[in-house]
Amino acid sequence: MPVEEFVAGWISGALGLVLGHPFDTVKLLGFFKGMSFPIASIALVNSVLFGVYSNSLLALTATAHRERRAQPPSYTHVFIAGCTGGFLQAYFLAPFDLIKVRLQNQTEPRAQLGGSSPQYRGPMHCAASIFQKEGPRGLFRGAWALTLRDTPTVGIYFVTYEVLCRQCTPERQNPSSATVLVAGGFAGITSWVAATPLDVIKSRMQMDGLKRRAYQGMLDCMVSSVQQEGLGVFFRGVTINSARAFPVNAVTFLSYEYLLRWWG
Ligand SMILES: C[N+](C)(C)CCCC[C@H](N)C(=O)O
Repeated sequence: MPVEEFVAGWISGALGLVLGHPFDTVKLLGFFKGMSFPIASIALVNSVLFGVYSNSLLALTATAHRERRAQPPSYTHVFIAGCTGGFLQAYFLAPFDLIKVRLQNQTEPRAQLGGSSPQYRGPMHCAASIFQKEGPRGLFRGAWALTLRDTPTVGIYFVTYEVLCRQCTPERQNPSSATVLVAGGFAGITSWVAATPLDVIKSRMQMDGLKRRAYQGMLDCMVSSVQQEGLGVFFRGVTINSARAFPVNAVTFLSYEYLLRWWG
């Protein structure tokens, strides 16, 4: 199984993340609050995403990465390989994403005199206390919503990238850096717009039981969110998600493409 794609996914995910982190946190306090944990986790998750995508495409089309410009895969194959990558990475992402959401929602001032100390002292402490209170399954709270969010939308992500690259590139040639940046950026925006409704539900499931009432399940969470806040609830954060998605995915795809070209 070719491993370059996993390694390239690892490095490119980390680079994309550095750019995206301020956007992830801007709704809250502290721009670069807790950067090392997301870098390590997104690098791993992105390596699963790109590695599984590329190897699924290899299984479907029998063409390796370096032959793909000469023999482009069909968009159906790109979509199926993307969905496979999205499905598998969701399981790696789930515990890290849960910890991120729990920590980022913890906005009490740190050491206010007389104030209560924060519930979680950092990512490791957060993971350990979830594990202690709820067992290993607790770390996968919201994982179903995450899987539903990511399976089709990662398919959309890779199809958008491929369509835009092919539109702007003469046949059999590699796309230029500008094309890769723009196609990667728009792939990020398109997939995030599609992912936002389930992203809202996913985050609510992950925060469930801490402060607010417990939802019965994902459907109950959807229904009561719509009842209380209207259909607009599904577009919460769509602007910030898109603003973050462009630079993150432009850099992720650029570094991924270049690392693979560089390794031949
Ligand atoms: C499928 N969905 C849109 C959720 C994410 C796809 C892009 C993944 C990238 N690491 C990022 O964080 O933007």
